[in-house]
Amino acid sequence: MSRMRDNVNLGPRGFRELMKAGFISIPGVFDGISAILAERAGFKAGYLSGSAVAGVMGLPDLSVTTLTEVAFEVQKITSITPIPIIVDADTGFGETMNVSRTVRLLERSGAAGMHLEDQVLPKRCGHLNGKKIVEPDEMIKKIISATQSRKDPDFVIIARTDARSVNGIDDAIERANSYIEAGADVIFSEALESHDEFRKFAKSVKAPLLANMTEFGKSPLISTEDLEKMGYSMAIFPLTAFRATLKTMETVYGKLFREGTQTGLMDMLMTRSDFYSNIGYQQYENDEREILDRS
Ligand SMILES: C[C@](O)(C(=O)O)[C@H](CC(=O)O)C(=O)O
Ligand SMILES: [Mg+2]
Repeated sequence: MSRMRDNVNLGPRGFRELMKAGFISIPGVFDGISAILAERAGFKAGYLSGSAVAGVMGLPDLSVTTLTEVAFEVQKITSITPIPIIVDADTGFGETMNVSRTVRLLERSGAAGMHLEDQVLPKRCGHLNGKKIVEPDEMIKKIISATQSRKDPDFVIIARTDARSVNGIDDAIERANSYIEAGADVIFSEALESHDEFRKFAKSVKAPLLANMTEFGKSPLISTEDLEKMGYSMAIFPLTAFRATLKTMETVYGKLFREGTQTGLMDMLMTRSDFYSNIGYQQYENDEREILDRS
C-alpha cells in the first residue's frame, strides 16, 4: 500500500527503543519529502528544527512562528514516514499553561518528543550573541508542566539550556542537573564552544545528552562516533540538508534566469523516476486499481 494509506509513525515508543539500542543520529527534516529521503538514507529518527520551520517561510528564528504552524508541519511529516520525529518547541510558545497545550498538540501531531529551552521571549538562535535566559525556576515550572501534560509517558521531554553563552559552562551544568531533577528525560546544552567543553559537560551531567551539531555556530563539528565516545546519546544536524537545499536552489534559480534553459543543470536534478521511486508512486496507482477492482 502507499505511504499515504499505510504509514504508521513509530512515535514516542519507537524513539525510546532507539534510545535503549544506542547512539541516535538525527538529521533535520523539514517536510514530507525530506523526511522520506532521510529515512531512505538509513536514519532512524528525524528532527524538526524551529529555524527550518521559520526558514521555509522565509522568516527568522525569532519566535515569529506559532504552535499551530509547527504542529501542522509535524503532522505532515509523521503522516508520511515511520521514523520518530523530535520537535523544536522553542520556549514552549508561552508560559506554563502554554507549555501544557504545546505538549498535547505536538503529541497529537505524532511527535516522539520535543525540546524546551530556557531563553526569554523573543528567543533567538542559540549560537548568536545577545541571548537572555530565564531564572532556573521559571524553566523548572515549564518542565514540570510538560511532563505532567503528556498523555503518553514515552513522549520525550528534552530540556535545553542556553546558559553557556550567557553565564558560562558551570551555570549550564548546574541548570542541566536541576532540569533532570525536575523530570526532563534528556538534556541539550546549547552552544558549547570546544571539544573540552563537550567532554566536561558529559562528565558533569548524568542523563541522556543531546549534542547540537549545527553549522556556522559556536560549537565545533564533532562526528557521531566521537560524541558517542564522549558520552552523548544522540546528535541533531538541524539544518544541514536545509542549508544544502538553499544553496542548490540559489544556484538553480540563478543559472536558469541567466541562461534561459535548464540544460546546463540536468546533473543537479533528481530524475522523475528517482523521485517517483522515493515517494513510492507505483503504490498509489496500485491502491487505486485495487479500489476500482473492488467496486
Ligand atoms: C537547533 C536550533 O534551535 C534549530 O532551530 O534548528 C538552532 C539551529 C541554528 O540556528 O543553527 C539553534 O541552535 O538555536
Ligand atoms: Mg531552534
